[in-house]
Amino acid sequence: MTQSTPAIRLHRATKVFPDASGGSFTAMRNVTLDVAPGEFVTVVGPTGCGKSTTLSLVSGLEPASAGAVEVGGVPVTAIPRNVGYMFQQDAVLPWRTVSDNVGLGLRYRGASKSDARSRSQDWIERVGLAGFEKYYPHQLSGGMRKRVALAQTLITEPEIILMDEPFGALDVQTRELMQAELLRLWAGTGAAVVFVTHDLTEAIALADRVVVMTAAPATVKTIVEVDLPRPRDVDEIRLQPAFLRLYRAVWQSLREEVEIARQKGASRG
Ligand SMILES: Nc1ncnc2c1ncn2[C@@H]1O[C@H](COP(=O)(O)OP(=O)(O)OP(=O)(O)O)[C@@H](O)[C@H]1O
Repeated sequence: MTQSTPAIRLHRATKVFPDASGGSFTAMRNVTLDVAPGEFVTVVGPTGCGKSTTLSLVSGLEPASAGAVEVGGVPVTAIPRNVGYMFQQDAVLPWRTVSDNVGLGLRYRGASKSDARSRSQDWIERVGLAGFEKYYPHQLSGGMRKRVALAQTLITEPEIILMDEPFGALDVQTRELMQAELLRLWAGTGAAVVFVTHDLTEAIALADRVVVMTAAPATVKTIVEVDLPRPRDVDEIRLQPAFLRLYRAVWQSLREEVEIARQKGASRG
């Protein structure tokens, strides 16, 4: 992958699903978006507009119905190995300890038990869970489980990280802590991130660019450049006038789509 090759490239990507009545439903239409290596992109849009579907195409979980989807310049035909994931419901296994959970991805990739253990120890320390290595997930708070999931994702050093509302189920304070943790841990990894969220403050605080999607079928409506300096203090940054200007720009664009989605929903119901 050369420096000019996007980490992710969607070109007029379209996804049509069969619907329950034997017809079809277009979830995404002509989505065109390049994400550069090391870039943090957040995606916002009305509920059900097709944001998760966009991630499914990049992750190879669903094939595109039309258009192109590439990761590192290579068309996506299967699940790419250099992609890490984090979802609202984390993939932490309840019957494995913190240490085993964090090392899981390395073991799947063929690392020896001792190699996985020593590298997972390093990540456990980086995410602030030293001392909890032998705990099981049910013995941890929601925020601690998210730290496990973060370590689990980052330990395999993915070039691309796809995140679908990863902090959506957390309380506001824990969510803010995890946003700060994510930025701290992501800095310097060189990974490209696509992060789907409903929380505009989160979208702006984390991103280099915020992509606003239209009501279904999803297409890119606006891209707002977030020219706030890094490293960022997510607590502080949201109080700055520049942040409020960005918030207004994103919300103005999104509000129209939320209204359209609501009207479509009302006419269907
Ligand atoms: N496998 C599938 N088969 C049929 N329809 C699907 C499938 N996956 C998603 N859809 C439909 O595609 C549309 C977009 O779904 P998607 O989950 O991508 O939206 P979203 O923007 O991520 O939603 P939310 O904001 O609520 O998380 C929805 O109407 C959904 O019902």
